[in-house]
This record gives sequence, C-alpha cells and structure tokens, in this order.
Amino acid sequence: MSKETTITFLGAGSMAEALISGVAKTLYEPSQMIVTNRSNVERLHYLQQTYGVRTETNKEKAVKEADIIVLAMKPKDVAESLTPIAHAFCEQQLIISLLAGVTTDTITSLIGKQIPVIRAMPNTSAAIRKSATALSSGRYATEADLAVAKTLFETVGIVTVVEEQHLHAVTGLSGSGPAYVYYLVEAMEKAADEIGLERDIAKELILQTIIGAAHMLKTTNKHPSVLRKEVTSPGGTTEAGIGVLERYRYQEAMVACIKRATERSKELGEALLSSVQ
Ligand SMILES: NC(=O)C1=CN([C@@H]2O[C@H](COP(=O)(O)OP(=O)(O)OC[C@H]3O[C@@H](n4cnc5c(N)ncnc54)[C@H](OP(=O)(O)O)[C@@H]3O)[C@@H](O)[C@H]2O)C=CC1
Ligand SMILES: O=C(O)[C@@H]1CCC=N1
Repeated sequence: MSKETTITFLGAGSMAEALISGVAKTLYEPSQMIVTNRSNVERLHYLQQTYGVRTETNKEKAVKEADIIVLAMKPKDVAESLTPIAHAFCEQQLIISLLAGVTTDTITSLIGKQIPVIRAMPNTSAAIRKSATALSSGRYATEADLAVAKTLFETVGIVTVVEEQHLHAVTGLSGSGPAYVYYLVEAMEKAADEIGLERDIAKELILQTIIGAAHMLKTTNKHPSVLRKEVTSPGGTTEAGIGVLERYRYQEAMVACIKRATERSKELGEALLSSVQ
C-alpha cells in the first residue's frame, strides 16, 4: 500500500523535517514525498539534497498529486495556506494535520468538503523515531484512515489515540515536552560551567544522566518519586539540592508550564475559529 502512496507536506519547517527524516527510506521512498512551503526555496533545496524528497513550489499541483496531505504550517498560516487551493483537494484524499490547537472541523470548513482529517500531535523526536504521538479522528475519517495515520506515526515512535478534546493537553505535555527537557539540560550545563567542570565532560555526564534516568523509568516501572528517594540519602547532597528546588517551587512551576501550554493550544484554535467564521 505505502509504495503507491504519494504524501505531500504543506510546510517544510522543523516538524515536517523531523517526520520526513523519520519515514524516508522506511515507510516511504523519498520519491513518494513532495514538500512545499510558502516561499523559502533554499529550505526546499536543503530538504531535497538531504533526504532526496521531491519539492514543489506550485502548492495546488502538490496537493492534486497527493493521496495524503500533511498540514505542517503554523496554525496562524493555515487559512491563508488552504483557502486559495481548497479546490485542489478531494474527498478521496486524507489530511493529516499537525497543527497545535486547530480542530478537524476548522480544517474541513476551510476546505469546504467532506474530506477525512486526522489530527496528530507528534514531537520533534520523530526525527530519530522516538516521537510520542497522539492521534484523533475528524468526523469524516474512517477506521481505515486512522490505520493509515497510525502506520505513519508508528514508524517514528509510539502512538496513542485520544478524543480530540484531549489533544490540547497532549500538546502541552508531550508536543512541547522535548523543549522542557532541553531547557533543563541548558540549566544543568550552565550550572556545570559555574561549578568549574569542563564543558565537554559536563555535556557527556549530563546526557548519560538523562538517558540513564529515562531508561530507569521505563525498565524498572518504579514511580518517579521512588526512584528519586533511592538517590536521596538522608542528610546528603541530593536532599540539599532538592531542598533548593522546593524553595523555588520547581514542581509547581512545571505544572503551571504544562497547564499554560495546554491553554495556549486552546487559544490558537479559538483565534483561528473566530477568523474563519
Ligand atoms: N515544532 C514542533 O515541535 C511541533 C510542531 N507542531 C506543529 O507543526 C506545525 C509546524 O511547526 P514547525 O515545523 O515548528 O514550524 P516552522 O515555522 O518550522 O515551519 C512552518 C512551515 O510552514 C510553511 N508555511 C507558511 N505559510 C505557508 C503556506 N501558506 N503554505 C505552505 N506552507 C507554509 C513555512 O514556509 P516558509 O519558511 O517558506 O515561510 C515553513 O516551512 C505547527 O502547526 C505546529 O503547531 C506539532 C508538534 C510539534
Ligand atoms: O510550540 C508550538 O506551538 C508547537 C506545538 C507543540 C510543539 N511545538
């Protein structure tokens, strides 16, 4: 099935590249993928050179050739992107939207056809096939459409299916999630600098600490608080360090961060809804 499928990406940024690099030469031959963007031809050239994908500046043509169209532009650009080429879509195609906050109904109404839409929230770890992706079906999508999307995202990591209303929470948690971890690493690197460790050594130690902790969580099945207590000797260094995190309300800050990102996902969808109505 996959060998006869053509998949067009409308949008050629970070998330499109992460997906392309994850599926190229596994699920799809690069020649089955067409990539297009608003205007950045250098970027298209880079993707063509790096992954061997086809590129197209004529978006209408790119859509007409496709069986699957992946929406990978920013939410604010979706109306401007889809409205002029809405006539190029047909009901036999499948749309997979990566857009944070934007509902499947909004996409259907922008196109003005009863076209199947699957909404997906992956993360950039798709590039190394380690994404955590949640999917949700729009009103015209069938089980077969969902299965196609599942196959695509299972190639780049783990997949779960949720009610569409829960995609905002998924976005705040795991869509944005890699950035929270990178932010933590940035802080650890800064600290290492200040406590006088050589940068390269610190980098290696931090990375292995994160990988080791992630593997411990996955393989031991122990609650994170139990694993944390195993590190924390009474009167020791960890206890002293965590005491500072508690004073800074680190956990509260993380909870507020994820809630705010979730809320922002809702706002992005609502802003668009009011502009298309
Ligand atoms: N980055 C992430 O971690 C994740 C992002 N997402 C979602 O993926 C989508 C893309 O995000 P991201 O890759 O970070 O964004 P980027 O800003 O990196 O890329 C956006 C892309 O959209 C293109 N674009 C803009 N307008 C149009 C148009 N009218 N027609 C076609 N293409 C257009 C841009 O082209 P040009 O450069 O020419 O302007 C660019 O290639 C967003 O909706 C986001 O919510 C979902 C999960 C994770
Ligand atoms: O920041 C954003 O809006 C996108 C959605 C999830 C990750 N990046």
